[in-house]
Amino acid sequence: MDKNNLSENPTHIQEQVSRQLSDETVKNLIDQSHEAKKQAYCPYSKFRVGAALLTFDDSVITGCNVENACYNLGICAERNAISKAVSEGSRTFKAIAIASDKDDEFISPCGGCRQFMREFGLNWDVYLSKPDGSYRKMTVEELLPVSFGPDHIK
Ligand SMILES: O=c1ccn([C@H]2C[C@H](O)[C@@H](CO)O2)c(=O)[nH]1
Ligand SMILES: [Zn+2]
Repeated sequence: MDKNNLSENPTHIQEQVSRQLSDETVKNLIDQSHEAKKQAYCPYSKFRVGAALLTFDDSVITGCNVENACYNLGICAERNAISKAVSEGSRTFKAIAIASDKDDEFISPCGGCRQFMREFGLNWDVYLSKPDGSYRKMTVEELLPVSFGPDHIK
């Protein structure tokens, strides 16, 4: 297999990627998403979000939300992390953990980020987390059912 899976264009090999993550791997990913949250640039919303993306080769790429005085230019933590990963050569993902400061509910990705995740496969895991490390796991497909994706424009 092409190590970086770059020849797969634009669909991916999620089926071949084991998603049986150990408790330790999940905890580490969630911890890293909370660590990434500390870098959030969110002077307007003051709503910090962090994301940690686990690639097929077990590297972790993080992102935070980055807002802008021109409000609509802000980017979410999840899309930031995915863009970083793709620009560094990774397109196949095992999981993404998402962190906010809300302790009364799990942070859930916006519709734009769900579509952005979906571009890189339906069958990978999203860990919605709280600051105490508790989480809810969902697949991209569960978050975005009946979706439009790269296969539809072949
Ligand atoms: O899943 C989410 C939800 C919101 N935000 C950001 C966008 C904006 O900067 C702030 C408030 O919506 O939180 C994320 O980064 N990810
Ligand atoms: Zn988003």
